[in-house]
Amino acid sequence: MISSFLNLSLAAGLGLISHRFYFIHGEHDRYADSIARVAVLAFGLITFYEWHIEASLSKAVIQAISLAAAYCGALFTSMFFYRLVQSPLTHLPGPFWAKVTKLYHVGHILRADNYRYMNKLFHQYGDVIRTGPNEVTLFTPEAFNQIYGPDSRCIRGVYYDMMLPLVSLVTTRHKHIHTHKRKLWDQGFSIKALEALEPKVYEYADELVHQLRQRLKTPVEIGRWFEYFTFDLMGLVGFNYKFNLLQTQKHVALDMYNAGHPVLGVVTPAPWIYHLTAAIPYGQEGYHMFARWAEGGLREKLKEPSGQRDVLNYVIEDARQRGPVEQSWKHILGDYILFITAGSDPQRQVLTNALYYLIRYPEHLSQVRSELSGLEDIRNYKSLQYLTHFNAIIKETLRLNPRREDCFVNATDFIPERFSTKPELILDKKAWQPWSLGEYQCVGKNLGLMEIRVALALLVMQFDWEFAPGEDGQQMFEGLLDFFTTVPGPLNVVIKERSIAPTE
Ligand code: HEM
Repeated sequence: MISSFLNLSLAAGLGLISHRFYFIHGEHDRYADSIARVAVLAFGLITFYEWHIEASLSKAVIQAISLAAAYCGALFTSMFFYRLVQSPLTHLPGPFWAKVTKLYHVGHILRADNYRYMNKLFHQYGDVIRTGPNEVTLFTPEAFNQIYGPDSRCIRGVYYDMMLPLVSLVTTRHKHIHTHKRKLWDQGFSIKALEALEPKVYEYADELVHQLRQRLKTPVEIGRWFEYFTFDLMGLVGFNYKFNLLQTQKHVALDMYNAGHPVLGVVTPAPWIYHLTAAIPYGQEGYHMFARWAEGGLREKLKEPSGQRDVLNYVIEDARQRGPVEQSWKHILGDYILFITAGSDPQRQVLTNALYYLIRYPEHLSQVRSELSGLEDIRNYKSLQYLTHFNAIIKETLRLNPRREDCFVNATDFIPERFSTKPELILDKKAWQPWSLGEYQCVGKNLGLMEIRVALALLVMQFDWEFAPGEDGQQMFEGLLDFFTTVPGPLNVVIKERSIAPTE
């Protein structure tokens, strides 16, 4: 009988050894599915063996369970002992259970509201917190430079392995691959490329205005419309694809993206959960459906004549120079999917929040309008870049929610002047890093700003805005979803034709 005392001790010893010699070293998140398969196989083999000598299936299963319990008991005891007593991070403050397991973190963000949980931890424990057995979160403004500055030796964390086997600019953890990809992406966002895009951004913003004009005087969830606007532009700029969401308000890619994405927000702290689902049949079906759609779209794109100037084309041309595109498939598809995930949500978030502040503080709306009406031509993008208050509104929107009280005077108040006439209200400039910094900083910053400036300028000059009945903006903040990017909760507004002619 295998489950003799000796065999149980052997199983426990194996648990101890596997922790001390395997699990304690390196990263294992991305192998969670393989580990699960090995465990199931081992369990099956032991059961089968026991059945063979015991001739009773139920007894065999009980024996196998006893051995598994001995193995896991020793493994987890050793693991928790190490995490609580021996880890080099034991001196750092943080919630007790966070030191034991990342599942504690997952349990706190089931509503995809990691930003809220982290803010709470910051107020409770301070600047440097042990947020997991092997994880430290820094909240100091210096952290940006320490992590992303030129002297940093940091690489991206295990979370970024999420897309494997696909490789993309943002998820690669290898510096040399990132540097190479970044050069390709930078071409798609060069000054020349953006100048060429300017008419398109105005064209899409005009379509947004046109669509909203069809919906005057009835409540409109404006965040949705910003989503259509930014998603449409993302398709055009990224891979020359027309989603036509502004016209149709429906596209299967957007549905799949919205259905699958929030899950990522929940499993972010424990990426092994995500990898584990790969071992379960249909466990990642949502993502696979989305990836299949993307793959089909990419195959269509490859039929286009060469010489297109969208971002993905730079990646494709680079791949073609190396040989058949199939060889670089995981890179091209990875960047394609990345564009869909990174290229629209942030602008939607900023546009929705900025509009909320302009409705809530009409004095700022008036100031913005008077700046805009002083322009010779609102359709000249360069002139929008130099408007003081208009740009301060955007910067202040990017600063808020949530921010450190010791880096900004009246940190929770909306005071755009801190970015224009009252710089003394910024106590530590390093704390404002909406695009991150260094070689990993946002590649789409200038395009994102162009979309935000153009849409906001046209919308505030064309329409009058008010909150819809019952709306106070709180659900926009409280319903915010935090995953790879963030998505605001709904903001219902009523739009009216402006009483003063746009030219004023
Ligand atoms: C308001 C607009 C935007 C904001 C606030 C924003 C913010 C950021 C931030 C904070 C990062 C660093 C993320 C990290 O290190 O994990 C980032 C990276 C990135 N962003 Fe943006 N983003 C915006 C618009 C865009 C747009 C329009 C695109 C177009 C595709 C884009 C594409 C990317 C990509 C590809 C990266 C990865 C860059 C790299 O690793 O080299 N972003 N963004």
